[in-house]
Amino acid sequence: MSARRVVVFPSAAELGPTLAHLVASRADKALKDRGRFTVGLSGGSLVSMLSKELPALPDLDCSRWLAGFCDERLVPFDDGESTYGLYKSQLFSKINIPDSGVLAIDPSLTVHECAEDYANKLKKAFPNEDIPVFDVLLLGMGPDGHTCSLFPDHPLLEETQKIVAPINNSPKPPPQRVTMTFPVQVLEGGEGPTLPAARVVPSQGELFWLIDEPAAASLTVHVERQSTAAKL
Ligand SMILES: O=C1O[C@H](COP(=O)(O)O)[C@@H](O)[C@H](O)[C@H]1O
Repeated sequence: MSARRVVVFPSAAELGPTLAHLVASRADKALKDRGRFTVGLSGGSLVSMLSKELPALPDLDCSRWLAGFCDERLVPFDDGESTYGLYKSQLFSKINIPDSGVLAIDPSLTVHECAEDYANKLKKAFPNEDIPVFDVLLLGMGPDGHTCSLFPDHPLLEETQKIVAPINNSPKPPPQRVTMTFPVQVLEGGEGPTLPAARVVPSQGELFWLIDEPAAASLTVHVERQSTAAKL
């Protein structure tokens, strides 16, 4: 199981550049080792953070990136709630990722069809793996502890078969979404913490929690503090 590092920044302003460097350095390594870099993107506050920081990096080459979505809201791409739509206008338009390097959902489908269709797209993109293994999964955490569209006490937390599941009753709007499930993120373990975000424990690789001071206020676990943008 991977070691977890909890790194606390004074604010999101200091956290953003470190996150961008982290993504770029893992991308460099993956491109050298395997010729492509696969990243799972989340929505919410991550969109504006990555859209500000990644294009600012010198010499970022995204021509061999494959970007998928850890979850997506089932709305048209021009709806302000579409995670793909937001990344397209705020980030993809500023970096050299090809259209074929972005795995978007098909929002014209029903939520069940959409989840199945997205799972098939992932299987095609990761033909040699039963469960897609991304080089980096960028997960957010909502105030209730949800990650992706996996909400506290929701039956989807128990999903063990599907890699992408539909959700019709998201407590956070919009209600219809598709989401990667824990098998894609948690490859080991199962007991313990109940908040969805805390159940993300990859069996290999690195696990970073990058958080700001307000989010760290009541933590009792060991944390590292960074006062400026640092390279991880
Ligand atoms: O609804 C969602 O929320 C989470 C957390 O968003 P944040 O704004 O609190 O960072 C996000 O990770 C997820 O992709 C999104 O669909």
